[in-house]
Amino acid sequence: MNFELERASYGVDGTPILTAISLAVGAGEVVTVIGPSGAGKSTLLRLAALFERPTDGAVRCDGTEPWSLPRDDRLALRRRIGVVFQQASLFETSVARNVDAGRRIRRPWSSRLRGFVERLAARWIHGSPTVDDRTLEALALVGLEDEWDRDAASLSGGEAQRVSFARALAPRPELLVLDEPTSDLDPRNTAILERAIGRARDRDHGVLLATHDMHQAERISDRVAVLLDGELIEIGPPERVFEDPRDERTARFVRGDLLYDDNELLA
Ligand SMILES: Nc1ncnc2c1ncn2[C@@H]1O[C@H](COP(=O)(O)OP(=O)(O)OP(=O)(O)O)[C@@H](O)[C@H]1O
Repeated sequence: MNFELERASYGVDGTPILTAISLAVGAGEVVTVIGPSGAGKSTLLRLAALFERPTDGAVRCDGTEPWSLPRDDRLALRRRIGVVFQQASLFETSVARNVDAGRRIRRPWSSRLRGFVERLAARWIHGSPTVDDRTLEALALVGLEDEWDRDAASLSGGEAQRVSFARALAPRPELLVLDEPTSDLDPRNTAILERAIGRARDRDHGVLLATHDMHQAERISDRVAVLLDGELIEIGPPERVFEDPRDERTARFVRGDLLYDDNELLA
């Protein structure tokens, strides 16, 4: 999917949160949004996930404007986008059923019913739960294929987040929207998720990710977008943005000496 925000703005009760954001994410591309706390990163990702409608400007998915479509067509487009938040919120069931859930909601009722009957029959024949290949494939990407039968409640926080990622990826979404997916994780789980993001990119998923971790942005991005006070002030390859930024505010943010006083940038 070619995803695009075109001069998209968003505000609440007349207060602007995002102003005229233009940003595209192509298939097989990782675009990372960085910026100080409160800059508007999560809001931007909510526009990309089609959770919110821009108050001005446009969102386009392969040239189509989702917000001009009837609701059902927009939901169909929405199903082509996978989302992972900072905190995993898994269902109280097995790891495999959690990952399946991501795929089930994308299927019509007739197919869900057929799947249910097939699972029941397989369980009757084998006497134990079974798992299908696509679920295992998604779990293998995050190194959890051997844990498919575990109760999700027994997972560590890092493992749970890896399952969330597998759940988002299993339906093979064309765009993955990841809001600080590793900010609560230790280095090992972070590395596993970063590798999985790289593999998703290699399989032509587009990825839009928000992070506070500039080293992460440097490691995994094809392009980095810098958001400040709701405005996209710079976008480019990580080498350029981090080593030779065009905007002085980016340089200060990257150096770590951006300060705010009553939400105003100190000169
Ligand atoms: N629904 C809302 N109503 C009012 N203000 C909001 C709403 N959503 C976000 N904001 C405000 O918009 C600004 C941007 O919020 P957002 O969560 O997008 O920032 P962020 O860059 O993701 O921050 P952080 O890095 O701390 O997660 C903040 O000042 C926030 O308080």
